[in-house]
Amino acid sequence: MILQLPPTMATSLLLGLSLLSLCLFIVRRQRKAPFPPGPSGIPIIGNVLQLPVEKEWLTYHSWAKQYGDIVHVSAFRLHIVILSSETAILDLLDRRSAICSDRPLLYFAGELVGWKDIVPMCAYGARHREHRKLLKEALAPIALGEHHAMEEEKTLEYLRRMNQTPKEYAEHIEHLVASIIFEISHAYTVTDRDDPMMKLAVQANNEFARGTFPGAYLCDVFPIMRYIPEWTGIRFKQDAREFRKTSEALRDDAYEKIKVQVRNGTAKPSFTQRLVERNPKPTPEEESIYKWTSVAVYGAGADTTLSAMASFFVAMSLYPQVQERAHAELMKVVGPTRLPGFSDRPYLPYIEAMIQEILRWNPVAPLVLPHKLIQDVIYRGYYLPAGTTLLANSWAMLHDPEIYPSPLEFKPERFLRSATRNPKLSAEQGTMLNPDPRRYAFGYARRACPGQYLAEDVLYIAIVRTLAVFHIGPGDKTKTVDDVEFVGLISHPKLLDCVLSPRSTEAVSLIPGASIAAAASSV
Ligand code: HEM
Repeated sequence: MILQLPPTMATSLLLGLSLLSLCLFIVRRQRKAPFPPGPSGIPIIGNVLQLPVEKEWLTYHSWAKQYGDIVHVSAFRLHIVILSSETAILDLLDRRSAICSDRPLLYFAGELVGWKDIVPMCAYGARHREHRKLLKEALAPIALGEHHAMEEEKTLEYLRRMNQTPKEYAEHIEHLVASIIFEISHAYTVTDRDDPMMKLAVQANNEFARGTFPGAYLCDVFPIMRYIPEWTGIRFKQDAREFRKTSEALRDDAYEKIKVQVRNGTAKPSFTQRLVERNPKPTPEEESIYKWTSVAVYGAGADTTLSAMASFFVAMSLYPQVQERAHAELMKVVGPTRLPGFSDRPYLPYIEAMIQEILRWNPVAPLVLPHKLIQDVIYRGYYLPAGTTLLANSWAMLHDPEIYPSPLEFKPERFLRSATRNPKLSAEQGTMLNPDPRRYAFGYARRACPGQYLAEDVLYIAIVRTLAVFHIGPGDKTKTVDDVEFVGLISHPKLLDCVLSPRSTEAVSLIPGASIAAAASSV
């Protein structure tokens, strides 16, 4: 059937199409260079149908093999460039960090729910610099030293819980991480799993994960949907209203309590208390910065550290020889009559190497977080327009067999130092067998993780004390590394079924107040 149009409509249509072609022609002419190579997409929607929604880093890695270390894809008008080599990442994210450090704004999670003000999502500029200045001061190694005694104390509580109910080890790790972080951020003591602050924070984290899951909210992809009014019953607006209540409660509740405590002179020392005390009459903008910075410590620190701890348990259950070597180092350096602490850390190179291997083997953020370009760039002859989302595939580098031989294997010894210098590495890294993975695992330049040292402290103390007292075995001996599933933007290994058993009644007797009877029944 041939469509018959009235002559006036046909003329308008023709005119419209000619104008569109002219615009496209002008835009193409203005573009001084081609986009980087990448899979070809469909007109208007681009590569939307090819974009992966899980284990994105694997698809991006295979694209890099096909098209090279800078790959271009698009989703409607959004340009995405995936960087898969150290040269490309450093050239853009590091050397051009002044124009590559913005974040893309997600309409649902950022604008509607309000997460756009939390540090990891906030736009690059004066406000972001202020957030980072405050965090840097509080999370520098020298400031973190003050928390070591508290962290050792919290791990005793964790060991007691572990001894009592070892099957609930996943909850115990979550509780440990939350209780250390809330102590630092708000001097708040987390009680049990029904603790209101912890419940609120876990709920916020879950909602954040749901709200930022690629493609979960189509209003991020189809801007037209933003104009649909809520009374139509459209789901995303209702979800946004609910999630916003959580994000605002997390931002305000604890902060307001500390303000009252500071006024009454009853506030205990904490990151938030210092912010309030230092500037008793902040402007609304300053107060908003303080609130979101204190929320960021939990918001950005808990889920990430938890993911690394989960990888530790998975690795120990899959690689018993690594666990025994780490335990043997502990027994040699610390001995069986006391628990290891922070003062032992310089003398435990194998444990230190194991922490690095955890961060390499299952990077917590395989694609770090998306950076956004704020200015047009011509790079290697390719055109990257302002607004392009830049994704650094850290996973690809941490699993490059040229840099880390047998990359899927969990091998802490790759980070021990050798007697001779490795000619492929810099003078600083020269005697390491493989380069330090932390330079890829914690992100880049002006957006690099400010919580790295805190994360490493928590991982260290939790790991040495777990290993000193417990043996971690596989729940199901048939499971292999291929059975580990990684889910989410913050890549959580789905915990394999581990079995925790005390190494001996002597080991359990090192935990003050622990029930030896509980231990004896499971030894
Ligand atoms: C093993 C644990 C952790 C890992 C692997 C990790 C990794 C990362 C990565 C990859 C980024 C993005 C960097 C980029 O976009 O280039 C990031 C950002 C961030 N991390 Fe961490 N992180 C961890 C723990 C923590 C902790 C404990 C804190 C506590 C404060 C924290 C606070 C932040 C903040 C505030 C940002 C946003 C920085 C910004 O956008 O300027 N992280 N982290």
